[in-house]
Amino acid sequence: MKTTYAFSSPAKINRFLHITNRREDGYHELETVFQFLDFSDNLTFTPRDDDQITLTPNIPGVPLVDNLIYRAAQSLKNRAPSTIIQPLGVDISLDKKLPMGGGLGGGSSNAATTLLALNRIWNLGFELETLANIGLALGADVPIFVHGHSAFAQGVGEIITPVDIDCPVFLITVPSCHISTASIFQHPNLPRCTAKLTKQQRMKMDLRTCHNDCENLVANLYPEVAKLMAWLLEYAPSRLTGTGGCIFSSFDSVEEARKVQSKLPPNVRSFIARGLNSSPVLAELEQVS
Ligand SMILES: C[C@](O)(CO)[C@H](O)COP(=O)(O)OP(=O)(O)OC[C@H]1O[C@@H](n2ccc(N)nc2=O)[C@H](O)[C@@H]1O
Ligand SMILES: Nc1ncnc2c1ncn2[C@@H]1O[C@H](COP(=O)(O)OP(=O)(O)OP(=O)(O)O)[C@@H](O)[C@H]1O
Repeated sequence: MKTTYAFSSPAKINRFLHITNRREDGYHELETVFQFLDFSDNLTFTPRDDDQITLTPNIPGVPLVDNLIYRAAQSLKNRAPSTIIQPLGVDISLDKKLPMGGGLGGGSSNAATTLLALNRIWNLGFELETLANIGLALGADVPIFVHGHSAFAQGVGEIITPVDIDCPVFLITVPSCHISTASIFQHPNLPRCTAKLTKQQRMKMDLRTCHNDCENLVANLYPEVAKLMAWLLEYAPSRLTGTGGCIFSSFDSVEEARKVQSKLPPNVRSFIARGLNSSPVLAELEQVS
């Protein structure tokens, strides 16, 4: 009887996102605070007797070789120490709940969960830092999911300082438009020179005085996002996550969030989730001996 291991793959939000510089290689330097949500995709891993890696079901429009779960598993396998003699094969299943391309980091989160889970299941013994480095080649947000704690991030997101922040209840709204991260970062009208936070501001970390540099551009390009944002701001503090288009609105209680959710225009997808300072994957890893 084979063991199947179940792991979560949580969403993240960027509580703020300042763009401070554009590097020579075209990538942007950011300052952001990441927070996880108690809303996740579910992944299972069943080790195989051979060295095949399978993934079901397929994500429509994403070939297997491009799927970040498959790529993460392959990257890890390619780096396995030569002392490992057991076959490194696994059947992976994905229960996708996170909206894709909405700034909730689903692909990066899937990759990070895969790296963490297979490192443990295959007994590879890599340190978190090594997994984070392997993950960075897959996506800028993977390291934060590997480390698994709310964090202030700099660089392209890989220079990470863990922080403990408030954990409100969020109403997350999901506009129907798919926004490509690359297209926002390449846009000539994106503000790219927000001043870096001073040491004093970082100590205080008052999230209300920060903003998301992508927000005005995304609102201009996608009137649906602008309309939704204006509607939400009537009820609660609301901000874009990542390069959008999901918006998070903060509340003190689930009841208050539900009240506003019930008034949303009928075509707007939404869910309610609480902010977390720790990724649920950390506790799940403890369960694997
Ligand atoms: C904006 C954030 O959502 C904040 O959490 C992330 O940094 C985006 O991370 P991601 O979706 O994993 O993005 P990647 O797949 O690494 O990059 C997609 C594309 O966005 C641009 N990109 C991304 C991150 C970054 N710091 N600067 C960039 O200019 C690059 O053109 C890149 O080709
Ligand atoms: N396992 C995966 N889950 C989701 N998307 C994936 C996966 N593998 C590859 N992708 C590709 O990555 C794209 C971005 O998906 P994702 O859900 O990570 O976007 P996002 O939430 O906007 O990310 P971010 O916040 O990091 O910008 C998808 O449109 C898809 O083409």
